[in-house]
Amino acid sequence: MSGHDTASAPVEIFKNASEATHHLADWLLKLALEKTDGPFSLALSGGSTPQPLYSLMASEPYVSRFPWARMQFFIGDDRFLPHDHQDSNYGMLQRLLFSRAPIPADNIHPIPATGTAEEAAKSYEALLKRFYGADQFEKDRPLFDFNLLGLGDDGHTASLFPGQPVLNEKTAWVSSCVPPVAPYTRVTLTYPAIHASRHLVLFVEGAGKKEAVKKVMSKDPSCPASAITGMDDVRWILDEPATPDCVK
Ligand SMILES: O=C(O)[C@H](O)[C@@H](O)[C@H](O)[C@H](O)COP(=O)(O)O
Repeated sequence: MSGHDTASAPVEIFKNASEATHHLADWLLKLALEKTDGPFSLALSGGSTPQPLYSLMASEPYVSRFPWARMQFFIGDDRFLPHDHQDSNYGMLQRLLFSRAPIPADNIHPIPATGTAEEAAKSYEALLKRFYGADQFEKDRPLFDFNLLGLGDDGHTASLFPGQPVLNEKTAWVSSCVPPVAPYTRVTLTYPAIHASRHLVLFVEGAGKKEAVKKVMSKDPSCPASAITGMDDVRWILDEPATPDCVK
């Protein structure tokens, strides 16, 4: 995997959220259809930005065109909550996509919500290693074909929040963490797992994120998303309000 990072990543700018969402759905469909030598693995983000995308994927014409049986769905991070909790990312994905598209149940991999957050992280890491078929990442063999990430206005991504110990995790693939402001303990992919992505998209919308996008593009170390690097393909998909003036 080569050295593209969030600062040098290409930026695709769209007039509004709807255009960005449709572009992303079309591109994701193309990637999924092109992958025929094995499963197409995705790590999906929580938050509000991608929700229209998930709904769109479960609607025509996409729902009839995605190769669902060849797709494996993972969650990039979640709040450590019951899956039917209103703030569960898996619960949101279940409502918007997994319950509305013909995806085999065995192809959907929620982060466990039982036991402790630490146990859930270890269990998810073991699942990812079983899927990958090895305990260590191999050069040029990604874990995820597609990794969809959002960006918080503090520069967090997944559940990698500023100043948290998980930012220093160099070997574990999954970790529990307690965000500084959010009320819930979380379980998240770590940088090593995020970097094991063939295509990584930072999907960001709205004027409220413009400053954070600008900071990450300038590799501001206070923003965890600034440290994403090392992949074949990292790109920004932004609507105009989230796009810094220096990029337009
Ligand atoms: O669990 C989560 O909430 C996400 O993993 C988180 O990283 C999200 O992507 C950003 O906070 C942006 O959220 P919005 O899309 O709601 O702005």
